Amino acid sequence: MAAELCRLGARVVVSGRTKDTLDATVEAVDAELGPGRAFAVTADVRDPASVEAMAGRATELLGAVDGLVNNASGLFPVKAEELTPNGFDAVVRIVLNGTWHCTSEVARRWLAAGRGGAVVNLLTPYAWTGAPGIVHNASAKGGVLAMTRTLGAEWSGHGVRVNAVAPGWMPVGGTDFLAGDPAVRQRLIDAIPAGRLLKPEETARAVAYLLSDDASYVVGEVLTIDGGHHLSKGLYEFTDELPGRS
Ligand SMILES: CCCCCCCCC/C=C/C(=O)SCCNC(=O)CCNC(=O)[C@H](O)C(C)(C)COP(=O)(O)OP(=O)(O)OC[C@H]1O[C@@H](n2cnc3c(N)ncnc32)[C@H](O)[C@@H]1OP(=O)(O)O
Ligand SMILES: NC(=O)C1=CN([C@@H]2O[C@H](COP(=O)(O)OP(=O)(O)OC[C@H]3O[C@@H](n4cnc5c(N)ncnc54)[C@H](OP(=O)(O)O)[C@@H]3O)[C@@H](O)[C@H]2O)C=CC1
Repeated sequence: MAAELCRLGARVVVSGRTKDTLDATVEAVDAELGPGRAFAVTADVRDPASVEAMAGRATELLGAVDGLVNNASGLFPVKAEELTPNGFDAVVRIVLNGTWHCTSEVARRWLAAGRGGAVVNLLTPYAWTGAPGIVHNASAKGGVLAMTRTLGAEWSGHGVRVNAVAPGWMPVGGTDFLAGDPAVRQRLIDAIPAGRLLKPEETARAVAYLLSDDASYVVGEVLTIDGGHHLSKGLYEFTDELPGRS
C-alpha cells in the first residue's frame, strides 16, 4: 500500500507497532524511489496518546498531512460460541476504536486549521454481508462502515472527506492462513466471478483515487474491489452454462 502510494507520487508515513516491519517498508521504498518519500513512525492505534504523538511526528516529517489511511486490523478465525470477551475486545479495539482514534485526531487538526483532508478506511464486503467465523472483525468493520458514512456527511461541509475501500481477498498479511493451502486458494478463486485474486496494488490505487482531488465530491462512499465476489456467481456457481431456451 505505502509503496504504491509513493509510486503514484505521495510522501507517506507508515505506522504500526513493529519498528522492524516499518523500517523494512521504508528501506524498500528508498531502494526503489530514492530517500525522502516514506518515513516510519511507531504507534499503537488502540492508545489515543500514541496516536496523538504519531500525528504530531507525521506533521513534522511531511510538513502537512493531507490524507489518512486507516489500515490497521486484527483478525483470527474462531467459532463465535468459543470467542471470549477479551478476544472480541482485542479485535474491536484495533479495528473500530483504532480507526476512531486516528480519524478524530487527524480530522480535529484539519478542522482547527480550517483546512480539508481525506480519510480512507479499509473495509471488506463482509462489513455489510457478515462473515461466519470472524464475528469480531465483521462487527468492527460494520462499525467502521457506519463511521465512514456518518463522518463523511458530518464533515463534508468542512472539506474533510471520509470514504472507504472494501477489497476482496488478497493473499497477504493477516490472511496467510488461507493462502498456504493450494486447494483452499483454488476454491476461493472459483467463487470469484472475475476468476482471479485481487492484487494489493489494485487496492492501493483505489485508495489513491479516494485520497485525491479526483474524488472531491465523493462523500461517505464505499468503493468495493472484489471482482464481484460478494455478488456471487449466481446460477453460474452450479453450472458453467445455463440451459438455453428450447
Ligand atoms: C470466503 C472468503 C473469506 C475471506 C476471509 C479473509 C478476508 C480477510 C479480510 C480482513 C483481513 C484482516 O483484517 S487481516 C488483519 C490481520 N492482522 C492481524 O491479525 C495482525 C494483528 N493481530 C494481532 O495483533 C492479534 O492477532 C490480535 C489477537 C488480534 C490482537 O493481539 P493482542 O496481543 O491484543 O491479543 P492477545 O492478548 O494475544 O489475545 C487477546 C484475546 O484474544 C484471544 N485470541 C487470540 N488469538 C486467538 C485465536 N486464534 N483463537 C481464539 N482466541 C484467540 C486470546 O486468547 C485473548 O483472549 P483471553 O484468552 O480471553 O484473554
Ligand atoms: N488481506 C486481505 O485479504 C484483506 C484485507 N483487508 C483489510 O486491509 C487492511 C490490511 O490488511 P492486511 O494487509 O491483510 O493486514 P496485515 O495483518 O498485514 O496488516 C495489519 C497491520 O495492522 C497493524 N496493526 C495491528 N494492530 C495494530 C495496532 N494496535 N496499532 C497499530 N497498528 C496495528 C499491523 O502492524 P503491527 O502488528 O506491527 O502493529 C499490520 O501492519 C486491513 O484493514 C484488512 O481488514 C480487507 C479485505 C481483504
